[in-house]
Amino acid sequence: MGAPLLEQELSLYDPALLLSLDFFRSPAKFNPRISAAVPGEPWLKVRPLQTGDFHRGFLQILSQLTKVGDVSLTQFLNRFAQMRASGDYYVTVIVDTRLDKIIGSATLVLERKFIHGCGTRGRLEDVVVDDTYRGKQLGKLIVVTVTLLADQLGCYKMSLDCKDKLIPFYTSIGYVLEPGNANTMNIRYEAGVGGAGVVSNRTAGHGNQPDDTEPS
Ligand SMILES: CC(=O)SCCNC(=O)CCNC(=O)[C@H](O)C(C)(C)COP(=O)(O)OP(=O)(O)OC[C@H]1O[C@@H](n2cnc3c(N)ncnc32)[C@H](O)[C@@H]1OP(=O)(O)O
Repeated sequence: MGAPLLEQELSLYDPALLLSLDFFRSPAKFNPRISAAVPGEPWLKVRPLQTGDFHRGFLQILSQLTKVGDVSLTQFLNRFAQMRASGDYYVTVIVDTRLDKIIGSATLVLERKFIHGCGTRGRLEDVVVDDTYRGKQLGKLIVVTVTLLADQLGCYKMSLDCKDKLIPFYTSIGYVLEPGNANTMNIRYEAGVGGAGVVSNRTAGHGNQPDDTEPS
C-alpha cells in the first residue's frame, strides 16, 4: 500500500517571508550570486517545511545530521502542528523540484526572553545538506536564509553550536566566536534518539554518533 495522502498541505510559516530577504546584507560571498528567492537553478526551491515533506525525504535528510529514530507520520504531523501553533519554529528547506525531494534544511527557533526589553534570541539548529548536493553553496544558502529571517523577525542575536571543523563555514557567513563566551555545555538526560545518557561520562560527548553527524 502507498504512503498515506495528505489532502491539503500546510506550510509551517508564511512563505512570503522568504521572498523579501536582502542577501546583500549578509557578509557571505556567493559565486554565482544566489538567494532564497532566486536559488540559481529553476529546479531549486527554498521554502518553509510543509506537511507533505514527510514523504519528500525530510527525515532522511535529518538522519545525515544525527539519529532521527523511527518517526511515524502521526508523530511528524503532531510535532508539525505544535511548532506551527507556537509560531516560533522556522524550519526551512531546499527542494529539488525535479525529484520532489528535500535536499537541505535549517531551523530558526525563536527564544523569547524577559531580558533585552523582552527581546527574542534566534537559535540556528539542524543544518544539513544532502551529501550528494554538498559543495554547491546550498549550505551557505540555507544558513544565510534563516539568519536573515531572524533579523527580519526582530531577533537581537542568533546563536549556534557546531563542531570545530565547521567554524570556518559559519565564520564565512558572519558568525563570530566571542572571546570568553564561546563554550557549549550539555547534560544529556536519557539514552534514546540522539542522546548518550547522563549517567555515563564516557558517552556524554560524541560517543554514539557516526563520524560525520552531530550529537544534537
Ligand atoms: C548549527 C548546526 O546545525 S551545525 C551542523 C551542521 N551540519 C552537519 O554537520 C551535517 C553534515 N554536513 C552538511 O550537511 C554540509 O556539509 C554543510 C551543511 C555543513 C555544508 O553544506 P554545503 O552545501 O556543502 O556547503 P557550501 O557548499 O555552501 O559550502 C560553503 C563553504 O563552507 C565550506 N565547508 C562546507 N562544509 C564544510 C566542512 N564540513 N568543513 C569545512 N568547511 C566546509 C566550503 O568549502 C565552502 O567554502 P567556500 O565558500 O570558501 O567555497
